[in-house]
Amino acid sequence: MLRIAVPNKGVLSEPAAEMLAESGYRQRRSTKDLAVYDPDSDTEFFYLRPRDIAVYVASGTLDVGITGRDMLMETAPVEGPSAVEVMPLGFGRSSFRFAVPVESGIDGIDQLAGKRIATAYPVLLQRYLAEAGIKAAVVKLDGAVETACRLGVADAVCDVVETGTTLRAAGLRTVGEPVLTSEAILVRRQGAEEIPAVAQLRRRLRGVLVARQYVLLDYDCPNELLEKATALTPGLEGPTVSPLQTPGWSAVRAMVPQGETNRVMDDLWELGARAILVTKIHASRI
Ligand SMILES: Nc1ncnc2c1ncn2[C@@H]1O[C@H](COP(=O)(O)OP(=O)(O)OP(=O)(O)O)[C@@H](O)[C@H]1O
Ligand SMILES: O=P(O)(O)OC[C@H]1O[C@H](OP(=O)(O)OP(=O)(O)O)[C@H](O)[C@@H]1O
Ligand SMILES: [Mg+2]
Repeated sequence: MLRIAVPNKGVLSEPAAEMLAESGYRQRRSTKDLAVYDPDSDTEFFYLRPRDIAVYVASGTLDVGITGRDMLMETAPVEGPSAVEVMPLGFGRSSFRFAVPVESGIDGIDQLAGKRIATAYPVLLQRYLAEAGIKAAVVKLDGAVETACRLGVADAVCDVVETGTTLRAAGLRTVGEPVLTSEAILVRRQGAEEIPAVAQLRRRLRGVLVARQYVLLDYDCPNELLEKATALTPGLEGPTVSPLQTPGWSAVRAMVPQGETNRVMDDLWELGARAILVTKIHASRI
């Protein structure tokens, strides 16, 4: 039986469960459920705090888990087996960075020396400061870190930023480059042997990622333009080209990155392709 850790709360919780459901796994009915068993795949899901997930996976009690890259790095044990990133999952994107009050005179990370920096990620922050050779006091908080400056317990914060809305609302501005960029990831115990159930999970998750990231493009194309047209739509392994009943024309089908759809359609039209159709991919195994 495969045992998987899934975030039970926070911003990763819903999209993680959604991705697993799209991958064909049964998910919990109520947010109060602590675990659920999916008999079809013989898989048990445990709903745990994202901060704890890498700890369970590193210990070997659970086979794989979904957590944030920043959480994995924060909770990596100093000694003994650890969990490692297996694949990025394309959601929960954020960066981990320094911020100071808008009116503060601090303009660079080196000016944080001697200051108090509040964070919910003390391990990540300490490591970064040590590597950068900056001596500063780390104030460890549990959450809502952005409020620490206004309430006078810190001069700066180091926290998760997505849209920047929370920072702005707290009267803060970012300083320096991000300490790291994060997103939801699949984690496994370092050195764990590849078992068929994990390989299948990875194929299913990759299938969802591809279905989300690509669309299927169909178009008709005069044969003399095929070379140029297929260069615009190379697909993954190569486009499918089949003859149309109309002499001198072919039908082409290829996967195209979602974000490039309109540019590619415009370029194909300019070139002389016609009947350009886009179809959403519901599922895939690549
Ligand atoms: N606004 C956000 N956008 C994207 N990812 C985020 C955001 N906030 C947090 N995350 C990511 O979610 C993961 C866990 O954060 P989350 O806020 O869910 O847990 P927490 O802060 O430990 O707990 P809680 O907020 O429930 O007290 C981290 O990997 C973090 O990078
Ligand atoms: O840049 P934004 O889009 O505003 O998102 C970033 C905020 O989201 C998270 O907060 P969360 O809601 O998890 O609360 P917490 O600080 O208590 O963890 C994170 O800790 C930031 O505060
Ligand atoms: Mg949070």
